[in-house]
Amino acid sequence: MARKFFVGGNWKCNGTSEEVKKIVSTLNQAEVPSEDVVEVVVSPPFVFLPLVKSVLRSDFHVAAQNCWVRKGGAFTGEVSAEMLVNLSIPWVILGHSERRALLNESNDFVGDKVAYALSQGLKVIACVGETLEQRESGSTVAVVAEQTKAIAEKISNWDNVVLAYEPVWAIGTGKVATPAQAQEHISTCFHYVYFTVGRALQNLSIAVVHAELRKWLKDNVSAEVAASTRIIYGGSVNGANCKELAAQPDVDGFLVGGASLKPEFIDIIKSATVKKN
Ligand SMILES: O=C(CO)COP(=O)(O)O
Repeated sequence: MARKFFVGGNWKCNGTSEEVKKIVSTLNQAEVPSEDVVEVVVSPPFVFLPLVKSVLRSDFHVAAQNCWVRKGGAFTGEVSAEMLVNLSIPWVILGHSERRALLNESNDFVGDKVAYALSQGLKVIACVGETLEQRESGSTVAVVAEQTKAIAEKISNWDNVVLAYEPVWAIGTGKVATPAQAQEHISTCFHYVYFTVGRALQNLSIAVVHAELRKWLKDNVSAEVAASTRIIYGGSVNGANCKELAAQPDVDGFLVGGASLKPEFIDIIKSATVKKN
């Protein structure tokens, strides 16, 4: 089964209602590949969800950036999965590294959230990714496998899950480990340290981690789930690097932060056609 290219825009904690309307107006006027080619989902902060949903073109969809782990109730400040369903919000991002790091969301907690959101009928963009320290110590694959395992243990159906690989060191930093960039390190840096860093990056280019995640799904869930689940990449994706990244095997789309607030998000959506060629 072909995996449809997926482009998510995570607006994080940004924007005023005026700015949000401007972004939506730019998106609404854009000529992009059809829904058969690319699935586009934008994720504004909670308070702007109804506004964005009401003005956004009908071939693009919306996602919340989080939801409560269980049924709503006496949980001040939280928003429940039922509320999102009530407002016909189809998607939710869960396990983003900013929440894992800043709000101490554990693997277990994220797994519970994913399971509960799915049980209520939401579709989930589940995020995994290693820190720079973990990457440099060689534990990238073990870390993302552990994060994926915590989700896999709690769910039995992956149809409504998109897995987002977002290395923490690549988020908002302009650093992306494409094979070309890693290769550059090796050819230009003869110092042993740089050589080692270059090799590490090359060995763990995005394509390698995506392939490892797919293999993990095959070995631990099923061949069908591995073949059909979209594994998207997030971390400093922009209008300039999206085509090269989209061409990587096992990269089925993107979760875009900073660039999703800018017109270049349209170029990122268009990079879906790279997969068609
Ligand atoms: O965290 C991200 C998307 O969820 C990525 O953020 P940037 O695209 O700003 O690096």
